[in-house]
Amino acid sequence: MHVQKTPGWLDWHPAPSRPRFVLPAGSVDAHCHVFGPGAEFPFARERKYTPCDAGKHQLFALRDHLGFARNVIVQATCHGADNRAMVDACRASQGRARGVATVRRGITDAELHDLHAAGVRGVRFNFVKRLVDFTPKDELLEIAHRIRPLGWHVVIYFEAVDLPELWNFFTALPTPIVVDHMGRPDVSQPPDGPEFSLFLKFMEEHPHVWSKVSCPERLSVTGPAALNGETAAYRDVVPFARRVVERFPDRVLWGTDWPHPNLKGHMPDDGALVDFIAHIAVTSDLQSRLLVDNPMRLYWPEEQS
Ligand SMILES: O=C(O)c1cc(C(=O)O)oc(=O)c1
Repeated sequence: MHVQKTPGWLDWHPAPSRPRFVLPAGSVDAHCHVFGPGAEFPFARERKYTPCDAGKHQLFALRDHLGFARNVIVQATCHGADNRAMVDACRASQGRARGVATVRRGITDAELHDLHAAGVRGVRFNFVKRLVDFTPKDELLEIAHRIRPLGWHVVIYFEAVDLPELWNFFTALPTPIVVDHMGRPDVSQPPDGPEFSLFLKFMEEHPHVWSKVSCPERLSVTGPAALNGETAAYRDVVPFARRVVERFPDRVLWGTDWPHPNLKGHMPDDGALVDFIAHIAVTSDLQSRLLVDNPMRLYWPEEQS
């Protein structure tokens, strides 16, 4: 069956450049997705968008092309709580990918253990209204308590304006928390203004909160886009991400967000996007922590000496 992509959908960049920024050995792309392919892994009925296909072979080719050693594959909302595409990719990666799943309350202990065996190390709770329907907080809290004994964490995706309302729920979670894309700040506001200061306070007061300093291509208002050889893209996002990296060097992660769901204006060249990292982690020490030490500690702790 042929499924029609969401009108205006932008497909992933067909020929990304090689980054000029040389990634440290062992770097982890700690936020990326797979979409289908739809003929093998159909998209969820309750999805809010229908993407292009973006399967594991393409993801692994991009990993090698950019110079990453490993991936963390985060369940995309277009697959709902059907984790098969993500799990298949983790299993096919020969230990080079770990996963973050979406699960519902009815999941059995045996199913959780199967996910763990495949490489899943976290669950994602999504509060972005254009992406998902509401899941009651008591259900999410129950899931968090179920996954805690496995040593997993909770990945949360929300918009900055919703942080005050969600604060008490987040801080009551019994596991480490990883925030997607810095909690989506409005970067037209100052980085030391009230909105982003609240996010920094959230991290400051809660040592179990981590953040991905990813998705400048989504957050940027003024660009310039990571295209056409641009090596200093998305300059308006830099002060935000740099602040988080420098204040919390041991609790930050970075990921490409490939295949970049729901972008409207442009599709970045992933090579030029990697060049963004050098502007937010400005020393080799910060770069190693962001790209190697931190993701390894969270997703491959058994390899830590
Ligand atoms: O902002 C988005 O549209 C988006 C969507 C998804 C998803 O559909 O899972 O994941 C992301 O990391 C970002």
